[in-house]
Amino acid sequence: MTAATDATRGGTAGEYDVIVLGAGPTGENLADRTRAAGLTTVVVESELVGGECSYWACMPSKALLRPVIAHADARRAPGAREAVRGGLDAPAVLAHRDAFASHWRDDGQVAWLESAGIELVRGHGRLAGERRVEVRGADGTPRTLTARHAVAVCTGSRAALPDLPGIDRARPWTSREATSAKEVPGRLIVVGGGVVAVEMATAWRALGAQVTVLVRGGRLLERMEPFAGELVTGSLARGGVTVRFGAPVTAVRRDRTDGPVVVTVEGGHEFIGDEVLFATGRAPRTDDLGLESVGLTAGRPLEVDDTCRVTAVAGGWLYAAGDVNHRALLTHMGKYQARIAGAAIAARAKGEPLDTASWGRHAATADTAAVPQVVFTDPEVASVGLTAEAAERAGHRVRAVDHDLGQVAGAALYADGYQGRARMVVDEDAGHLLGVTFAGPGVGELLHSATVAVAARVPLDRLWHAVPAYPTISEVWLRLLEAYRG
Ligand SMILES: Cc1cc2nc3c(=O)[nH]c(=O)nc-3n(C[C@H](O)[C@H](O)[C@H](O)COP(=O)(O)OP(=O)(O)OC[C@H]3O[C@@H](n4cnc5c(N)ncnc54)[C@H](O)[C@@H]3O)c2cc1C
Ligand SMILES: NC(=O)c1ccc[n+]([C@@H]2O[C@H](COP(=O)([O-])OP(=O)(O)OC[C@H]3O[C@@H](n4cnc5c(N)ncnc54)[C@H](O)[C@@H]3O)[C@@H](O)[C@H]2O)c1
Repeated sequence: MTAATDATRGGTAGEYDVIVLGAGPTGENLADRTRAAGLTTVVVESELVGGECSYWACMPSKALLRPVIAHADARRAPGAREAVRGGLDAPAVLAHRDAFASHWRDDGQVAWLESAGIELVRGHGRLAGERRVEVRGADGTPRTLTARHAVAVCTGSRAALPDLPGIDRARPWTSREATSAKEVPGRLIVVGGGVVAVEMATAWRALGAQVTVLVRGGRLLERMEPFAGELVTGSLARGGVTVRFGAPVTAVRRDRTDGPVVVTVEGGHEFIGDEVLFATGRAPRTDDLGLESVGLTAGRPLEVDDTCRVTAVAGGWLYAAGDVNHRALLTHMGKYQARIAGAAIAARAKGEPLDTASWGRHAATADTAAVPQVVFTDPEVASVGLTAEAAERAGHRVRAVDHDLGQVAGAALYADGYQGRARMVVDEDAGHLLGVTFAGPGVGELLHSATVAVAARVPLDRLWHAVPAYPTISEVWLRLLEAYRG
């Protein structure tokens, strides 16, 4: 038996301390926190427990990419290179991906909810006035749940498609198809220059597709340090991917259901593919959530304070965490907000004082001040905090210090002909770091050192005493600090 379906098990029929809408990583973690604090908690989920991350985002995409990177790394290590014959075994990679997506079954996560004492109601949930949620199950039966203390909206986001002529009939891929496709397309066109675009171009090219990336702007990964996008562009091109900049898409069509897709860009040039992936950002899943019943507008992100409480709703009972509040669209940041919001809900329910100062127990702070992200391309890009440009725009007096990662002994050992770069952005007045970016093979695992330095605002004079082990890629820290001190 699972914990699912019976909405009457919270004591009084359908009444709980906390109702969580959406069982993605954010909803699961928020429910875990409120349940651990002794509050009866129910989670409502319309699809699979685990959310986008488990089945159509982080997990399947990284399962596709890990063999790509391992293969590339082996080919950069003399001795191992000679033992690597041919390209990837695409069916084996896809099978590995299927396993990491749990074959799109959520039994494991349902069992975890049950073990944590969290109830699950399957169905689509909508707000129905203050502290009330109506759930319509797959059989159409409606139920009403009420919350004594809080309703937390953790409904995530979906792919945002541009409003282009022909797009509905062209059957475009979104991130869902790009992470779950069962076959490698012959020709894949990718629209967008962000994280989904570069990761999926990397994966499907290595699996054998001919890939063309159409970028409307002038660079890839435009929110990161410019060298990150430049290194990824160079590597995609060397791997056989065509990247076109200044190519905004104006129309898309598929004349025959089983025929190719034709993508037109500004100026009239046409690109022909078997599939087209639109990797053009995310929209919050707030369009069918009953927001009107509490005076909010459907389709917009839910604005929250630092305890993740929705600011525009009176009474302080409505919270929103994760992608749906649009503060930081990353699983680890949704989970961080969930821990903060869960603690705030529990403290308020018990009448305990809250610590809502920046970096306090009940204030989400890192999701704006120290957001770490790894882009799992080849080379990897790992960044935390502000870029030099963003720091200057925010009014800081900054100095950017760069180092060629290929000059670090550990990097040269890691890969023959290692190419990469690192930058730290120093707040010249405060004497600590505002941001760090690494781009190069294997840098993803370096990132947490930078996250600690940025979030803890470690003074540079003290960072000097954090000695990196020889010969690791982490010695780039020493080189950056030497360059800064002169
Ligand atoms: C291709 C791709 C790769 C990514 N890779 C990474 C990565 O490597 N690392 C990383 O940190 N982030 C990554 N992300 C981002 C990450 O997936 C999201 O930040 C994360 O899933 C957000 O979690 P969430 O719980 O807020 O929302 P979601 O994971 O979207 O979960 C929301 C849940 O709510 C449910 N729901 C929605 N509406 C309702 C309703 N009305 N009633 C009931 N249930 C509802 C949904 O079915 C879903 O299960 C990636 C995203 C994409 C698209
Ligand atoms: N490894 C990771 O951490 C990871 C991986 C994938 C996704 N994610 C998260 O998922 C989110 C969504 O990723 P994404 O790549 O879809 O969004 P994004 O915001 O990173 O990139 C969107 C891209 O599409 C372009 N674009 C937008 N509208 C367009 C249009 N009409 N025509 C042409 N181009 C257009 C933008 O200029 C940009 O290059 C990201 O914010 C990211 O945080 C994280």
